[in-house]
Amino acid sequence: MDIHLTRSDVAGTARAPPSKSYTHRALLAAGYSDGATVASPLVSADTKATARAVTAFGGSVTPEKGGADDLAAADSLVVEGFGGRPSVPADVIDCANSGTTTRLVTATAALADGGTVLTGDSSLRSRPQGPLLDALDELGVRAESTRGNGQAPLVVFGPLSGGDVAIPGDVSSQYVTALLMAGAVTDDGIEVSLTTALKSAPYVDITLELLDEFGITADPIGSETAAGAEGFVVPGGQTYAPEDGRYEVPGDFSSISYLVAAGAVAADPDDAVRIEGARPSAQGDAAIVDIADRMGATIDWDRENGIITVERSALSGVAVDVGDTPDLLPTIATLGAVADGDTRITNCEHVRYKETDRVAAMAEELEKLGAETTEERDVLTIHGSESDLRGATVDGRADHRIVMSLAVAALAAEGTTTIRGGEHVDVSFPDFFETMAELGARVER
Ligand SMILES: O=C(O)C1=C[C@@H](OP(=O)(O)O)[C@@H](O)[C@H](O)C1
Ligand SMILES: C=C(OP(=O)(O)O)C(=O)O
Repeated sequence: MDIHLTRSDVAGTARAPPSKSYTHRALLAAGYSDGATVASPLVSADTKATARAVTAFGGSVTPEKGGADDLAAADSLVVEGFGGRPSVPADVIDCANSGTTTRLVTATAALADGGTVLTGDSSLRSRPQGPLLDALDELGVRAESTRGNGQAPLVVFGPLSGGDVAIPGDVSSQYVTALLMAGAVTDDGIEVSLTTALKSAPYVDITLELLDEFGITADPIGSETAAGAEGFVVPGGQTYAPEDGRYEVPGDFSSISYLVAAGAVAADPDDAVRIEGARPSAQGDAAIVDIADRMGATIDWDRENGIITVERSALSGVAVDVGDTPDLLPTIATLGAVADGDTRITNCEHVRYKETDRVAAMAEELEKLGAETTEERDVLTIHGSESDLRGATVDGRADHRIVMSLAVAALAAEGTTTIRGGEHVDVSFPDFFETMAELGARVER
């Protein structure tokens, strides 16, 4: 779907969608339990893939109230769990576009006493799974890529009883999350040691926080938090059970980043953008507030009430290390294209292993809008002073974050921008364009 977005001012209040990362984990944790309710879930293409997997292993996911099949309309989802003992799925599991589903569910599959096949769309089938397959292999599970290239389709034959395993930390933190979540219900538990420093570490903190809320003990080794940990340990034989049988998903800071950026580059000069649902949690992407502030945005975060207010301001380029916050790269690149001076985004090689190579995608697509960029393997520099944004046709690369970041750039670009593949926002922020239109963006589809 083509989206046409004409330069506009935005203002008013928007609500952050619920967190994709927490929703995936909550649905799967509820699957590992004897049953639990997930309140305020994100219902999107990616989280539906995790719900399908929970069902494939013998659980079920249904709306608490309302139409039996309309998950999207539900305020809460009731999950019947498979009690730590997944059945062998009757069919292939389609993980669609979701890396999180693929990694987390590969480890669930390892617990089943039989074979599971996992696949997904062409983007998913190009992403790296090799280190997780090798780790499962080291733990005595047959786990293979059908093409022998470390990519899906994957075939996994359990069962897994636990043990000690080594894994690199610089490809995806989701391998660690997968092993910790499954490890809790193995007989022997799992101790993971990292062979290289962990990137995207806050996502493992999200996992540890959620596991704790489901009554599961799991800890970093040699550090209080995932950053700086030498590894992680989860004892086996544990039972997933959230307090009162219910878990509430917080707002999503990766999604909030587009609303913050929209306010910083295009808020009505006499008004502001207000974002609700921004309560503190373990999400590393809350760093967007500090990054926007460092760039010169007038931004306030009322943590207690979960409200961020951002006004349009003159922005200046900054240096940002995205080792912990890969999903912010597209948003920061857009802010850099509007700012004065250079924005240097460092430590970003792992951002190339996402739905698309996001470093190359942002460099190339922002150039179509008139930005000057320099791309290196691990660094993306946006030369804001040399950038003069004007509408053009850009390709969202079938990647939700590229689409949303280009939409924010379009708010500040002269004339009209056409974004190809606007429908891909359904992966993490299904109402993104409606939200932008409500804030005053001139959007046509
Ligand atoms: O665990 C998670 O919920 C995620 C971890 C990150 O991936 P990597 O750990 O692969 O960098 C992040 O990019 C992704 O959007 C969500
Ligand atoms: C990379 C992302 O998700 P996943 O790894 O689950 O596909 C994302 O949402 O930006």
